[in-house]
Amino acid sequence: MAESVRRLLGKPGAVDLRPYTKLLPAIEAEEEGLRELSDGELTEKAIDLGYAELPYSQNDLVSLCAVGREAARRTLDERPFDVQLLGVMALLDGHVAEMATGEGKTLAGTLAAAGFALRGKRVHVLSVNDYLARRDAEWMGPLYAMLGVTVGSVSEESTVDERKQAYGCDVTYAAVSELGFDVLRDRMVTDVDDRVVPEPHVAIIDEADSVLVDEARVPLVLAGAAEAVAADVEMADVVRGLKPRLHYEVDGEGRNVQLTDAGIDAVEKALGGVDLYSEDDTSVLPQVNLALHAHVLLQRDVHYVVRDGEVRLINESRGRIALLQRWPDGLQAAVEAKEKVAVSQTGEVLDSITVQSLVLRYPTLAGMTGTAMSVAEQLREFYELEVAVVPSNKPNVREDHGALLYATREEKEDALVAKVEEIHKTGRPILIGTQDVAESELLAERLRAAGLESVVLNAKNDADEASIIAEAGTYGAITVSTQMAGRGTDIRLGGSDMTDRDRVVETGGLFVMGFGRYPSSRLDGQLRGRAGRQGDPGDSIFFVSMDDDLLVNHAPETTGYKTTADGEITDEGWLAMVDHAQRVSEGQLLEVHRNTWRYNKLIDVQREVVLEHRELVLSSGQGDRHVAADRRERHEELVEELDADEVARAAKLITLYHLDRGWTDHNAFLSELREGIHLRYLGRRDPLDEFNREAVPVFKGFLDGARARAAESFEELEVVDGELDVSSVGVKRPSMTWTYMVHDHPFSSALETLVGRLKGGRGTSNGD
Ligand SMILES: Nc1ncnc2c1ncn2[C@@H]1O[C@H](COP(=O)(O)OP(=O)(O)OP(=O)(O)O)[C@@H](O)[C@H]1O
Repeated sequence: MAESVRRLLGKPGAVDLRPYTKLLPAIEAEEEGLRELSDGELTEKAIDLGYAELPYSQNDLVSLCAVGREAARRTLDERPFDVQLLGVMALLDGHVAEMATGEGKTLAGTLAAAGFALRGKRVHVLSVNDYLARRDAEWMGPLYAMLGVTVGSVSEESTVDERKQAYGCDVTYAAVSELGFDVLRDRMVTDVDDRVVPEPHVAIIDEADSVLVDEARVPLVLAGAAEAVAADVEMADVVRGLKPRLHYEVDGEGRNVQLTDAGIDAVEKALGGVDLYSEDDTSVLPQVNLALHAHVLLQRDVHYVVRDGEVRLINESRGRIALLQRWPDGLQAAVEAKEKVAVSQTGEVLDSITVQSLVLRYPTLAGMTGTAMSVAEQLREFYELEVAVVPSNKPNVREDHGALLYATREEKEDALVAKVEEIHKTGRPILIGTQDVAESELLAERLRAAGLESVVLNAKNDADEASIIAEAGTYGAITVSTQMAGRGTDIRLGGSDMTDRDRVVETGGLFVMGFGRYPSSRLDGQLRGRAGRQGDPGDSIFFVSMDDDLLVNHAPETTGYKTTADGEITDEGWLAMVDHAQRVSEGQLLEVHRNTWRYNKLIDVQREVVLEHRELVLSSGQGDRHVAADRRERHEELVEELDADEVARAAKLITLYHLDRGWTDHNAFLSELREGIHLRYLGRRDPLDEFNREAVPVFKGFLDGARARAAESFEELEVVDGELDVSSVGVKRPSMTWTYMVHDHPFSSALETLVGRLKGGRGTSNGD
């Protein structure tokens, strides 16, 4: 079989592309006939496809692709390649289309979105950030218009009216987080008209692996105003004076830290002779532990950066600043105290939703990414999604070299610098991927010392991301980047305007070097994928050392190897160990994901019950009916004195208040339960069973409790100036709300587990 044909058939284990491939000739034939049509006629043809329901018949699918292709050619001057159409068809069937970097996912996603929209579905195209949401909606606007489909986008700055308008379009582009926050805010409204997000139909997720796997466990949180916690500057000062090993010990993986006896004495003395383990005052020890955690385990420029006087977390999966993310309040304040910056606002969690629950609201899901196959199992397990591996338009000629392994970090660095020197001489552009911000800066310095100037792209300057990355393919450029590596922005050989393309192609194209392998092979693949776009030449290689975190934490053996004079380990067995360590790390990440999901399932079920009930109160007068039944006399009296509508209004507000209040409290209870249970059952019973055993009965009385409290409040309502004054019975909405993402999911991560343990009291090893 010819290679070109085989490439179009698909990969084993993935969706069979043959049914799509066989439609390609028909699409091309139909397309020819469309050339004669006027723009208006082409739009009509598109709209005519809306005559039936989904799914598309084969004939209609052919028409859709032909019309879409012709419209793209006219509006964007880009005629979708066959492989892009395979992507479109896979998306329309609700799959994750794996398409390599630079293959034009944006355009494929657009034709699929239009396809769904033409058949009456509302489509949300979810991007990883506001910038991409806005860019794609604007870029693809003319194409949508020609297909008779309306499009809008939502960003952090959008007003309520702008949001309503954008969500009112057939296709809406939004960052996942922004959509999540809108969903959360909608859950708190007291008037149906204040809601902005319509009922979910279809979501097409860009960078699907990042969103559905890496970020799946990140909860988006809606918080309401409360008092700020006092910054514990004193604690930060006390722990600053402690010495490693003497006063505290860090466990093997750098995930837990614990005071030694000498440390306990030192802290007690520094705090003026308190007893950290006093039964009477248990509030001091958790504070000390939080300060210690902030001081020892969270490193500036690795876990966070300080910018504009604020502590900003670095999103580990993407290496960029996570604008809205923060640690759970106590820890956030402790880090802020450590860095001596103002303590940010804290509040009560009103509600939260994980990215996973957010996207599972959609009856139809589809996604696109450059790296999906390696998480195919997770996509199937958590989302019932299959991966369609769409071949590249031109064969990939990038050369991916095996890893080079060194004994120490210094030797690895020397080897990388030598390689950069050698390659740079030829004018070949080089992109170096690092694990974190601190490393990218050190490496850039090291290169400078060797006379090699580089541009650094990391979480500290992510505003310039698009322009820096766009120039990474320029002749002679050396770019050092953390994992963010400008996903979504093309690296064109010869610079963004490609003027110098031929000269750069001559040199061999972009050379990608990884400074250490990432915790998952998928992240390695993303870095490699920056080179070799659209059949470009390119190379990729990774430099690894035995003291890289990946090996230290996950390799079964780290001693006993032989090295060459420059510290290289060439033995196959040791090289295989690197892959092994990465697989162990991947397994751990999966376990964490699975665990979080199991916990959230129960919470989601309970939340659904509350939301269903809330809906009845909000839109069908359930609150009024209940108080009328529970407090008949008072209800009749008030209806007579005022009027039925006014009474119903107050009953609704009171009922919603008690439901929301109850849910906020229940949420707090569940978080405490999770933390506590993990402590109590560490290593003994399945904590999930225990969690369910305790959480289920507590919820049983939830709705009745809220109803009873609403009835009580109703009884006590006062009439002020001819109106029912709900504030007289304490009914208040939060005076302000704000949103953020928790960096790591409660309970699922070592970090949060630790916070749980800290709250629980003493050390980590005995768990009491
Ligand atoms: N059919 C086409 N013909 C010509 N150019 C195209 C075509 N499709 C896409 N392009 C161009 O290819 C470039 C890459 O497209 P796009 O940004 O959508 O890629 P991507 O697959 O999303 O890559 P990344 O993984 O970097 O996000 C864009 O400049 C786009 O204009």
